Amino acid sequence: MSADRPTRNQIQFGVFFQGVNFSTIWTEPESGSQTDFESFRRVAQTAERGLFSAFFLGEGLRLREHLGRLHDLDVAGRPDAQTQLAALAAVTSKIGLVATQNATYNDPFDLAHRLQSLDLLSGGRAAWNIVTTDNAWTGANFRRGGYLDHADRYTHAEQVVETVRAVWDSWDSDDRAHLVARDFGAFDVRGLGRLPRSAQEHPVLFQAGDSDEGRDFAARSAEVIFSAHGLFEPAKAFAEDIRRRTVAAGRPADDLKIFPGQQFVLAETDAEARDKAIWVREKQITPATALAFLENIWGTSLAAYDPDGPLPDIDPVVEVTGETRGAGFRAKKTKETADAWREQAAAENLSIREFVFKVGGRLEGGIIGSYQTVADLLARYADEHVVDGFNVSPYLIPTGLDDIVDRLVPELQERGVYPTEYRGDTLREHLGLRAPLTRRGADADPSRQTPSFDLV
Ligand SMILES: Cc1cc2nc3c(=O)[nH]c(=O)nc-3n(C[C@H](O)[C@H](O)[C@H](O)COP(=O)(O)O)c2cc1C
Repeated sequence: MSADRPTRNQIQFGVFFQGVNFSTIWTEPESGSQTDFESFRRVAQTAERGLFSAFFLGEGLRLREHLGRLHDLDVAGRPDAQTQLAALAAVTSKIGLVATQNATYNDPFDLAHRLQSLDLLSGGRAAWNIVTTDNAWTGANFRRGGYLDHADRYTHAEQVVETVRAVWDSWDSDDRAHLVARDFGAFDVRGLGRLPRSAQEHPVLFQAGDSDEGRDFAARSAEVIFSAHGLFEPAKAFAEDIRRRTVAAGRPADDLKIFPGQQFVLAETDAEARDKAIWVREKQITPATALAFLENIWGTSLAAYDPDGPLPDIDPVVEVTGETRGAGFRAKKTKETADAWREQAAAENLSIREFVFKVGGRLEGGIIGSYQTVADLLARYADEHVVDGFNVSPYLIPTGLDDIVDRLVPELQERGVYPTEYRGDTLREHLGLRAPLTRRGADADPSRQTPSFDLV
């Protein structure tokens, strides 16, 4: 065994640069702007200093609305992910660049070309995080309204992904290009990809979507799954479920890497970290944010209610939540939800704010403790292979990764559970991925069966 071969299983970090939401505190004096390149540069370069495998950007195709107005309790608006990542490629040299892009509204040939361009220009560091947000309200931005039924979102995504892959694979290594022809009803395309392969063959495929269909889709088609289940026990249950689905899809259990989103609150001692976590929560869930969260369900102003008092006793004014009220509340029955929330808050004696603390975030809760405590905990995640890594979501931009990189990473390295150098130059190498799914045997690639052309 070579001297530098890890003897302990390792975890990795990616960074999830959150845009619009309340889990980033944008009001502190040290906070940057969510649209200024300097914020992105600072975070990406810090992450690269900490040997993070990837810099990850979410996407929102339409601004959220709240009680008929733009939602202005957090910052609004974020630049296009691929444009930002192309700029970051120029000021970094190793870190992977992951763009969330919607499979429902993007056209496969165009999307394939844009992602492949990023992959080539970055030296094989790009990835596509496939999401399927599909409501008519978002679709209105694309002149497509609600063209796709919610139930069909993953069937469509699978067709798009298959086509995108065929475009990426259409240029052979032996100077031939193979025709890509697909007729799926929603789209009917014929053509050739416009670029050769990158240093990692083609962009890595991530997936984020938590339904059964979403998990099965990831097990069939993705290489990394971004989840919301980061606490130990839920993460373990999630990993077991995902590995079972991956094997059922005919792949090795570890073929799909698992990266939950996670927030870390760290300090010298556990007690200091707990105090800091209270400060973070107070800043994240302001009284106005707590009320706005409930207003998404109640459908009316709750300004008359005390955020430190019990949940509202009135019933929601609408029956079902509308599409403008944030993806998390899609078509929720409001009376049922309000009743369940009131019951939970009463049983646990939670005020409005405390309740929103508990249920409000997309992620399950932070990991809080001293650098040593958290490093010991993460070593357990590594030893039991509960995750392959975490997509770290800093609560401060752009300084929120500093203590993770300067204090937590060395603790993890000392324990042998975190890389001490990048494994190679491409994202595929950093993540320890096998060859792309379509490249595991000539027969696996449908493009090989089609007419081909000499590339001169
Ligand atoms: C942790 C996580 C982060 C996500 N981030 C985004 C995002 O930034 N933009 C987006 O359009 N969808 C995002 N999604 C995915 C959508 O929620 C998903 O595509 C859609 O809800 C349908 O998937 P589902 O029903 O399988 O959950 C995310 C999902 C998860 C689990």
